[in-house]
Amino acid sequence: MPNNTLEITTICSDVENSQFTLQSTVPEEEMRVENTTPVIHPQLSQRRSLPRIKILGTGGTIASKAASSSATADYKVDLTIQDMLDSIPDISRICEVEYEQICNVDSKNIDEPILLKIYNGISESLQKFDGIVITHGTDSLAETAFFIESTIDAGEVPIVFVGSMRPSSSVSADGPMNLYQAICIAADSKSRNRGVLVSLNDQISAGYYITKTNANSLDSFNVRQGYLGNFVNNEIHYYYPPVKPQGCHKFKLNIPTGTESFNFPDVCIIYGHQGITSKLLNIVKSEYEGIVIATMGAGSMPDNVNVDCLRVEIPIVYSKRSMDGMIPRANLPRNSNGDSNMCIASGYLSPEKSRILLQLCLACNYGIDEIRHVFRGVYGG
Ligand SMILES: NC(=O)C[C@H](N)C(=O)O
Repeated sequence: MPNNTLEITTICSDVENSQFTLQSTVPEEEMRVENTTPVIHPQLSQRRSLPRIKILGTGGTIASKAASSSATADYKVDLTIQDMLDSIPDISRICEVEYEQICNVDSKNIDEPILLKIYNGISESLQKFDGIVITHGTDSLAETAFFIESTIDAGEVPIVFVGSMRPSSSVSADGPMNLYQAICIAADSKSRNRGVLVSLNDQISAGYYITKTNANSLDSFNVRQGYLGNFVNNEIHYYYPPVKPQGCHKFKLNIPTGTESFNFPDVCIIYGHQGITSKLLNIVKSEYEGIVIATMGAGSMPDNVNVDCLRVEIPIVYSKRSMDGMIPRANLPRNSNGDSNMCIASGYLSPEKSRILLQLCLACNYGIDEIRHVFRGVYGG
């Protein structure tokens, strides 16, 4: 008879509590073979009400139609949330749904006034609902998800972003299944305390880190920090216990009533390439309050551009044009005193997420040391 208590000893002598005891944590009743007919205790089913889910619609391909069933481009965003709900399996036994149409646009048109509406829609729903789903175009979904994770403390409420790659009119449209899964994920108690999630193509990921890596295919989103879970045949499989992104700096926004747009400080992105000069840097440095550079490799810019960056008096975040990897602080340019002046390493953040983080820092009037500290959370700074 195997003993289900196992002892292992770490080989790292410096780790505290170097002896662990691993025990099976599966409760006894779950280890029994499941009866295929679920027995619902009548009193229990009456006492338990269904989770309440708020859906906020913003548009995107998931809410679009093309001219023919084979077309996957040149489509129009015009489906309402009700149209989308009509195309998914019955969810009335899973949750109660309320919805609100924030806007209905391609996500290339999501700007600060719309971002504020999404922010307000989520903030107002947090106290009243058990989960929130946001339908969103995939092109800028990762930016909105990053912004929301950085500015809203969701507590235990799951905030689930979802989109699709094919219009609703297409053969094998992915939107209905993606939306169905997102609603199930938002309604599931296992999704609590995980912050902002992205649900797409059966995969569940952290909105803080996810990136759109393919402009066309269904498997368009990737996350080197790892998927959090999977959705298969109506089952949600999380690989880890509840976790939120480490080092995510939370900004508390104070928004006076009647505000129509965030009006964050302007930050632009410069794309690095062979033969780049300081021409663009010199044009934008007086027009913007911060700059992000999508550098070659892990912070590489031509030596003469680095020299000019060290002279600029606004923060310059060195990020990367490579989809994966990070910018270590050691790769920042330095002057003769070994000082990086206003240059900051983005760590693991992409240029577009670095831009949002820098905007938030500048909106809070953070000085260079505080900005460095914030980027330290993602191992930059
Ligand atoms: N797949 C998509 O949703 C792309 C679309 N252009 C959007 O971001 O709104």
